[in-house]
Amino acid sequence: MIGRLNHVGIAVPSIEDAKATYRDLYGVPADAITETKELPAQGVKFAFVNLANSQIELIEPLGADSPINNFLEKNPKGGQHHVCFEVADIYAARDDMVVRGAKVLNEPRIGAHGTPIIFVHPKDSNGVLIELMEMPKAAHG
Ligand SMILES: CC[C@H](C(=O)O)C(=O)SCCNC(=O)CCNC(=O)[C@H](O)C(C)(C)COP(=O)(O)OP(=O)(O)OC[C@H]1O[C@@H](n2cnc3c(N)ncnc32)[C@H](O)[C@@H]1OP(=O)(O)O
Ligand SMILES: [Co+2]
Repeated sequence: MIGRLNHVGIAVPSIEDAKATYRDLYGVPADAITETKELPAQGVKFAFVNLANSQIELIEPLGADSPINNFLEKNPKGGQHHVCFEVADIYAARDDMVVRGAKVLNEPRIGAHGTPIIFVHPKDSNGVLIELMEMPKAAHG
């Protein structure tokens, strides 16, 4: 069963330009916007815009095989890419999705928050790419 909304992923051609949008247009304090980091294993650069109750995850392609290259070809100015929900146990969540007939796109692998993630195909979720992310055990109180 999914838990909290963790982040909304927005694919952009330039993370630096997108950071300026949140800072200058929406007034997000600079210290609420993280440094840009690279995650070669996932083919993206990423940065977070930290909000009171969630995060915007800005992602930019890293490498020719980036899984978001196609998306940006279709949406050259960028766009809402995925929604991420928290789960207690990513393997149990993965198995649950498979049993319920969803197309799980990858084996659990470490994402931007340093915990394992999976993705479920958009066709299973009303056209929205869903990411499930395991929360550190301590986070469950
Ligand atoms: C650093 C990790 C970070 C984190 O939070 O930890 C991230 O979130 S990284 C996020 C980037 N990684 C991924 O997205 C991995 C999972 N994604 C995939 O496996 C692919 O992107 C996939 C399968 C969703 C789409 O692959 P591709 O673009 O090559 O396929 P198509 O262009 O043929 O699209 C197939 C079909 O799906 C629709 N589509 C594609 N992307 C999206 C999307 N983001 N949201 C909604 N729908 C999407 C596309 O329009 C096609 O639809 P159709 O009706 O068949 O034309
Ligand atoms: Co994400």
